Amino acid sequence: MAKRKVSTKRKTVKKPKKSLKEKFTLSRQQKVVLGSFLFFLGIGLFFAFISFFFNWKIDQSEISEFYNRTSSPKNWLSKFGATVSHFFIFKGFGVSALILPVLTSLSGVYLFFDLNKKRLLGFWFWGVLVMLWISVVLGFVEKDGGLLAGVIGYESNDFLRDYIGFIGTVLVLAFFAIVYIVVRLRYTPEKISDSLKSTQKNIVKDYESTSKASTNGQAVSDNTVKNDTDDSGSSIKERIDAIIAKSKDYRKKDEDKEKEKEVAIKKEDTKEITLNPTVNDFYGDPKNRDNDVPEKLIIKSEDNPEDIAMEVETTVEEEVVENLSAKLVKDFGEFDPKLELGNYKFPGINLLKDYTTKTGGITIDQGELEENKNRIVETLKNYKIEIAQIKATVGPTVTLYEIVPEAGIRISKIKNLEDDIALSLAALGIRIIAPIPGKGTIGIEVPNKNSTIVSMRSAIASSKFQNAEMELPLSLGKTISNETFVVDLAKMPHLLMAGATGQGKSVGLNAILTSLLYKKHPAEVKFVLVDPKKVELTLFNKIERHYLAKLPDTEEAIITDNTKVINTLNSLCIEMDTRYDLLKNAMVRNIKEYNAKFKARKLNPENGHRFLPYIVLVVDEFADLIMTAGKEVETPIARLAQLARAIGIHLIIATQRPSVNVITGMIKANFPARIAFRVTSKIDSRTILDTGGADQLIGRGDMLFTQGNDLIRIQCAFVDTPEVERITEYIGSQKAYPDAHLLPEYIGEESGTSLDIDKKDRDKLFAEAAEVIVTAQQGSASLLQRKLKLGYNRAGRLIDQLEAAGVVGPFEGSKARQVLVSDLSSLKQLLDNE
Ligand SMILES: Nc1ncnc2c1ncn2[C@@H]1O[C@H](COP(=O)(O)OP(=O)(O)OP(=O)(O)O)[C@@H](O)[C@H]1O
Repeated sequence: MAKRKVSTKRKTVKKPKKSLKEKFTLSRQQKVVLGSFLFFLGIGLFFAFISFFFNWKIDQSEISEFYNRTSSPKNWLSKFGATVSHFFIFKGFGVSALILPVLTSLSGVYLFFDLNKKRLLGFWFWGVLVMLWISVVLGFVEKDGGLLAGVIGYESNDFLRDYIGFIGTVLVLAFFAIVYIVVRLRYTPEKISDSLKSTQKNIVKDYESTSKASTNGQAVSDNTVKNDTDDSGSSIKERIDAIIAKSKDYRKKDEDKEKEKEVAIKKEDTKEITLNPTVNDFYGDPKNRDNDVPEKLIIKSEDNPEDIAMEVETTVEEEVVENLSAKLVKDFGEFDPKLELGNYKFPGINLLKDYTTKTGGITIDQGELEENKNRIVETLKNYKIEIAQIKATVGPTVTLYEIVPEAGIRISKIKNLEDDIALSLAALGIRIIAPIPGKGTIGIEVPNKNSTIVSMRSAIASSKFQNAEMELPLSLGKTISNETFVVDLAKMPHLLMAGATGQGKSVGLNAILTSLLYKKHPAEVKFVLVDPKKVELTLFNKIERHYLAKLPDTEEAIITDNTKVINTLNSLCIEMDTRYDLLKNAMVRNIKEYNAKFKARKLNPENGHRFLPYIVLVVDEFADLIMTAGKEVETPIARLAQLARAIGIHLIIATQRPSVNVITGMIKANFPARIAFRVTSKIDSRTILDTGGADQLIGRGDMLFTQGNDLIRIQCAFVDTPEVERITEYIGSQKAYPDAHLLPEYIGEESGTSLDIDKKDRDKLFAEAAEVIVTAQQGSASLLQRKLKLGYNRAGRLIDQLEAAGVVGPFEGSKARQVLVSDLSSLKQLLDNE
């Protein structure tokens, strides 16, 4: 027994193990201290190196006398300076070792100001390479070895010469020089030629201004061109010659035409050169001195000055117009989606009830803990499982006893005894986790005799929720270690909730909606609420014009009628497609980037762009819906669940009956995040969570949450109806939008048929479609899609036209339409008689 140690803790906060990266991450103070050190070290080394070049001969003997304090080297940094310099310069890289103190000081500056580490690494990498290169080059030049190249430079050079010879060494060194220029300095042949071109341009400009100044509007002689520049002068000359030759050509052709005609030759580099054959113009004063008008450079022909005149027109520097979006932001500020309800006030925390005052927080009963511990130890002993250690973590509803079995006991043995242990402990709500994922321990969760209510108030007020940098933060409740559990709905991206009746599902939904109301402005999130029970979500009617979204022309925003749900789901699908188009046009990947771009006024509302609020679809009692509408709701739900994450539509689906025909494979596959309240059977638990456990919960908000891997037991935050009422009233009493957020209109198949479709408006393929339908005796749009290779919309329209023409009967739900014409000859007759 001596070995068994029981420790009870009110709260066990496990410090996560530090990763290797964290271990080696310096604090800000450490960085400043180390930064200063390196900076001064660099300066010290620099002085030491410099003085080494003057004193190295005198100090040579001192290097071996490092420990002899009586010797006094001449180096400015004494023994240290002499030794280090000898090492880096003489034995190392020669003169190029001077790069080292620079790099060291630079590292100091980077650390001191906490600058970009990657760039510093780049400096080191290239710095060392350059140092090596210079050292080898100097070794190449300085044949006898010495201070310039250092031992490394000399030896490397020697090595290269032995293996690749003189020419090889030159080539290798040249190659590395090119690598440096291209990779580090990012110079490419194109860039170099561009910069040469621009230099040439500048020379022309300079030339032009000088010529203008010197002649004050007089013609500039050809000689000026020649003399004005050296290298590039000849190229200008060549160009001018070419132009003059061309202009002669033009002149011949244009002699009879009007004298003033100008022929513009557009050069590659956008410099316009206007050839003017009139002598008067040639000698004339430049007409335009205005800044807005291109100035003209007038050049006289070499062969025959009387013959031809040429104006070289320089391009005017265009005014740099500020980027439009930046200008808009500068003038009007960023787009603020909240502006319309600028005075909106978020509900205060005091609208929520404080339950802790009643119960005084979690009560730990030492006796209860001791009793449970003894029962666990005894029970396991009966199965010959000895315990090395046991630890208790008291949560709001359950206490987790974490057991470390005696060495040699296999966890699988305990796992096999799971049911027996639960039976022996004989308490409702026992859950055994063997092993606890990521630990070598076994967890036994035992309910507390007195559970504590986790108030919504505490969940909202928690710093974890308040400081959550999430798109759609949900404060779900508290974990077994009493920490507030906050998740991002936007990351889930959809949530499936199940639980038998009365176990806390509706409270859970209210907690989710309350979380969003406390964190998101009405402009940022909209709810689509489906509540067939007509009771749970009705309270949210009050915030219809703030937070709800609905179909146009519907009275109530909260949908209680199942047939309306189908239209709403399809409308959401249309909204999804529209949003995808908007995202595509804006060239962004998700709603967050899109909205950021819209706020920065980079997207033009005239092109259909708008600020996109998140849309959260909540379906309470999904089972009802699936039973009545089946595939018609399953398909759009699955489509939304598969695709809607990027465009900000998130689904929360709750059901009492987690049976396989409600939570189908298709639904399950698209809802990785799930919450299970207590269910009545293990099978139900499997359906919702893919594992048991939900059947062993104790109800009243006790729940299991999974986002695809681990199961987390959470006590759901409790928010009562009066609390929700107070919040919705508070929001509802404030200034609202004129209407609920309107979803796109969806015209269902049944309502899409208007029997007075004009004959003229019929599709070109109408006759062909009628033949296909009559031949197959099957009135379905998908048949047309396949046979005529059409899109769904066109096929649907054709079916409507066929109905209007009396070829097929009306829409009959999921069944194909009845074909009213028996054969092709009757069809012909019908169409001819129209
Ligand atoms: N998180 C919670 N903390 C404490 N008590 C809770 C919690 N959740 C639910 N309860 C208790 O359980 C009762 C039933 O909860 P709730 O109405 O949410 O159940 P439900 O699963 O929605 O039932 P139904 O499906 O029949 O609507 C509540 O009235 C409340 O007393």
